Order: sequence, then structure tokens, then C-alpha cells
Amino acid sequence: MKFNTKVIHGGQHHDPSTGAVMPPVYQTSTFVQTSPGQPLNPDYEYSRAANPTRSALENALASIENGTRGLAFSSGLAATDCVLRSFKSGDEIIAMDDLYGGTYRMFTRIYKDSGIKFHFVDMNDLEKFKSLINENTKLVWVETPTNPLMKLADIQEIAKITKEKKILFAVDNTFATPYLQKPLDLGADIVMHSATKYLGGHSDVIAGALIVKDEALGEQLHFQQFATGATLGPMDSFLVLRGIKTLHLRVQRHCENGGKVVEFLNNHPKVKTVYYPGLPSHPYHEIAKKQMSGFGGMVSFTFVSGKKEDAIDFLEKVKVFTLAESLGGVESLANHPALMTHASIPEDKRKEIGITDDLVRLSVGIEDADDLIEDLKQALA
Ligand SMILES: C=C(NCc1c(COP(=O)(O)O)cnc(C)c1O)C(=O)O
Repeated sequence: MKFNTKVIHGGQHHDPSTGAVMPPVYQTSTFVQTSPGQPLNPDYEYSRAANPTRSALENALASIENGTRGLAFSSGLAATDCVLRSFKSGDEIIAMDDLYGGTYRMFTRIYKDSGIKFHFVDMNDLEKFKSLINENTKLVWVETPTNPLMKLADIQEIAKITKEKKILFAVDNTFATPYLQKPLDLGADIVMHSATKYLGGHSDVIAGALIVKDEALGEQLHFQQFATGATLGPMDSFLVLRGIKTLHLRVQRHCENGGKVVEFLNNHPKVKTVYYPGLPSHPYHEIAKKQMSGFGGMVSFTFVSGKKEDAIDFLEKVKVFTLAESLGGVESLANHPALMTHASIPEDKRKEIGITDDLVRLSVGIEDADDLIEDLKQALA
């Protein structure tokens, strides 16, 4: 089955009891048992453990990422937390140096006293990355492209190293989506999504996802999912599943509009640097062409002036773009990472990785590109 069919049919079937073509929202917390410990349907006894609507979504997630098991969570960070619960004091984790602020905060504050040691490194420096590996290294965690600087990591090259060293390799595929990039096919062990973003696609749900190929790993993560309880409810599962059915069409338009916005920004006198993997000048453009089939709808840029005031002035002037956190919805959003999504990263660390006070991040939506360009033009005037 090709991807554009998988997003609609992958892992799906009509409802066995009613014949409903779309999975009903089973808004129930529990399921009847015929005798103690004997649920009427052996697959369902309590919705934290399993719910038919969430199962339909989890089957779709596995299908579109070419995995064997999908798991759906109440948020992207809940999915990330589920992975981290696999590790113990003395273990070490190597992560990309540019990450969503909430992920960095989880690694450095929530897990601060866990005894797990985190290293943050630009994964394009493979020698530096390899130098950090030791017998305690248990997980490598990357975003590619990264939020918000659009850095890339070569999934296949990293996977060669993690497989040889028997280290788990997780890729946060939120920005690319499986329409553009399939980390499991490239050698990763775990794919994570903030399904809040492109998978849901309509800024109307908070959700997370994990997809794996290895069945034993899937069982282990499922145990951690239901035993810690950050599972996705039936209505939210329905919303994400419905979003997935148009993922291919939406991401195609996000890419088209993203390219037009980049073209405009890259030629604007007030814009200093545009961060977009589709630009030939992007430092990781070759990796982008190697592992992505398109370059996405996320764009970041800085100002020639380098002034925070210019970024704030621009963000207060946009009209079609909405100033708000999040990304990946049908509507275009604009964000100031240093003051908003990445404010939880200490200023010195932000500066070290390049998140400057004049950095603006755009989630280019699927509106008419002419209107988006006109909006940027008037906000930059
Ligand atoms: C809310 C935002 N990011 C959430 C996010 C998360 C966390 O997902 P939540 O669904 O917000 O918990 C994980 N990974 C990436 C790459 C993300 O971008 C944002 O960047 O505006």
C-alpha cells in the first residue's frame, strides 16, 4: 500500500459490531466482564490499558511510519517521558544539542536527579558524537529537522553507529512527518511525534505518539504507557486519526507554501539568515535531500539588525500569521522561540546553540501563498 493510501486505510477496518466505516468514539472508561477477570471482549477491559478508538489510531500510526506497533499519548512530552522511563541511574543518553524547549527541560530538570547522565551534541559532528559513547550509553535522541534552528542529523549514519554499539536510537519526527521522512526505514528504533502538530493538523488536540518496529520494545513501551497512564482519550484519538487522513495533502501544501515564503524572506533586505533545509545554502541541505522527500513548512529567520525589538515588532504586526506557540496546523503560526517555546532553556545555553533574540520561527500553513507573502511584506515594512 502506498503512503497516500496508508494515511486513509492503513491499519483501519470497519467497526465489527456496527459496520461503521469510521471508528466510533468509544467514550467509555471501562468494559463489561462476564465473570471476574473475563472481559466480554478480551482486548478491552479498561480504557487506560486499551480503547478501540485509540487502537484504531495506534494502528494508523504504526502503518504510516512502517512500524509494527504504535502507541498514543496525551501529549508529545508524555510520549518522550514514556521512552525515558526505560532507563535507570547510571545510564547515559546522548541528545541533539538543538531540541524543543520542553524536551530539553524534561531532560535537564525533570530527570535532573534521576542519575541518568545527558550529553548534548551537534550530531553532525560524528567524531564528537562517537567520543561520547561508552558502556553506559543506552539511548540516542535526535530531532531532525530540529526545533527551531532546522538543523539535521544523518539518521542512517547515526543508526550504523547505534546498531553496532547496541544503543537505542529515537527520532522525534514531528517537523518532517512520515510523509517526508521515515526514520524506522533509515535505521532508527523509535519514532516519536508531537501529534499535536502535523498529524492532528488542525491545532485542536494535544497528543503524542511512539512507533517502533521491534515487537518486544513495543510490548515494553506499551507496559510503561498503560502502567503510568498518560494515554490518549477516545475523542482526541478520533481527532488525530481524522487529521492523519489528509496528512499527505496538507504537508504537500505546507512544503509548497514554505518554499515560497523562504524565497521571499531570502531576498528581503531586512532578513539576515533563513533556516530552511530546502535552501542549497543550508549547511545540511545534502542530508535533507538524502533523507527527506520534501523540505517541510517550518522556517526560521533572523534580522540584519540583530535586534530583538525588530522581531517583536514583526510578530506584533502579522495578521494572517497568528502569533502563538505550536506548529503544524492548517493556519500559519509565528513564534519567538527565546520568549516563548524555548524560554525554558537558560539564556546562555540558547545563545550557545544559536537561538538569538532576533530569531523568529514560522509554521507556514496551507492558506493561499499570496496572502502569506503579503502579510510578511507588510509586517516587515
Ligand atoms: C509546542 C511546541 N512544540 C512541541 C514539541 C514537542 C512536545 O509536544 P507536546 O504535544 O506539546 O507535548 C515535542 N517535540 C517537538 C519537536 C515539539 O515541537 C512548539 O515548538 O511550539
